[in-house]
Amino acid sequence: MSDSPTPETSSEAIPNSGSKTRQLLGMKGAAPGETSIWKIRLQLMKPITWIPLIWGVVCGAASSGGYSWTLEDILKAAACMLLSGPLMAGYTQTLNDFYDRDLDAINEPYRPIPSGAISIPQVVSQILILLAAGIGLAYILDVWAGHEFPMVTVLCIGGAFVSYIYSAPPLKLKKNGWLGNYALGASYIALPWWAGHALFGELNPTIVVLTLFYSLAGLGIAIVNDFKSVEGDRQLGLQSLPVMFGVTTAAWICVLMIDIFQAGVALYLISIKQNLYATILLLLVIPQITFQDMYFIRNPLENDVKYQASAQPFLVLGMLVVGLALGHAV
Ligand SMILES: C/C(=C\COP(=O)(O)OP(=O)(O)O)CCC[C@H](C)CCC[C@H](C)CCCC(C)C
Repeated sequence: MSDSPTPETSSEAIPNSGSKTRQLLGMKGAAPGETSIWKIRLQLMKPITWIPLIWGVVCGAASSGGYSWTLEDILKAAACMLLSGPLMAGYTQTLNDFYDRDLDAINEPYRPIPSGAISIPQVVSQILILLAAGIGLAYILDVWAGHEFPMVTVLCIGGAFVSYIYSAPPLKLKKNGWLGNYALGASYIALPWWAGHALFGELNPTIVVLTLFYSLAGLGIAIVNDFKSVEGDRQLGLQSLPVMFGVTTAAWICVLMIDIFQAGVALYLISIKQNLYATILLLLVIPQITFQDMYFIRNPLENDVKYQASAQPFLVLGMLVVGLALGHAV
């Protein structure tokens, strides 16, 4: 650990239990000073970010129409959740912190790598172990599901590749607000959805196109993440949307994407005669608009986390509604 505390760290010299929890989950505002290497490793894997990926698997299982509540299917689904959450999201988050260590030294110096809490070789070995475990488990799932074509393994390797080009030079997709956030939105919504669907059914072009369309709402969600680091991003030349368009315009782009593309998915559900599910999805957009108005649009810099915490449950519930509608339509 660094000898001279940063202003951020000195103001939190005595971590309370809330900031300790935030630290373990890999959230903004975490307490500094963790010494257990396993807790630091977990912090790098940002468990809070596993939730949407695990949820994507649930939605894919639902949309396949082939999931049943047998012990075998429950175990298969749980293994796929382990793959997409702890292993692959853990891999992508550790990799991201590895390549972002200079940026984080400006924006969030208390993070494990810039604070010196973990060494670079320890980080690299964590990345490689998580990746190898992820690919291994994906292959086991393919064998278990009796796949002739190893779809889950291909999705896992594809996801690992997107993670790499998202974070690492020379492409570093996250430097571009549109490309980076779409990669993020698609990887968080479409990829685990495809994995869950492929495990219990046949992945088809309709699911692929619809989830890629849905991922444009995910792009909006991903933009929310960019408001916490506007200054550092500007200094390092990262073209996030708040840097490109200014905070207010970027906030509007963000909420419009979230709302319009969910509404677009609802229209698709109507077109396949899943009217009840479409109505529920539209009803779930209303509280999101309310929280956008109450928190996010008024002060995106202050209220980004508060907005995500209040509105995201409705968005993710909407995803399950869509999965169930598609499974019902099979
Ligand atoms: C690292 C990611 C986001 C963090 O971005 P950023 O650096 O802007 O934010 P922080 O400042 O908070 O660090 C996520 C990147 C996601 C990536 C593009 C792809 C993820 C792939 C999946 C994990 C693969 C899942 C495959 C599975 C379902 C078979």
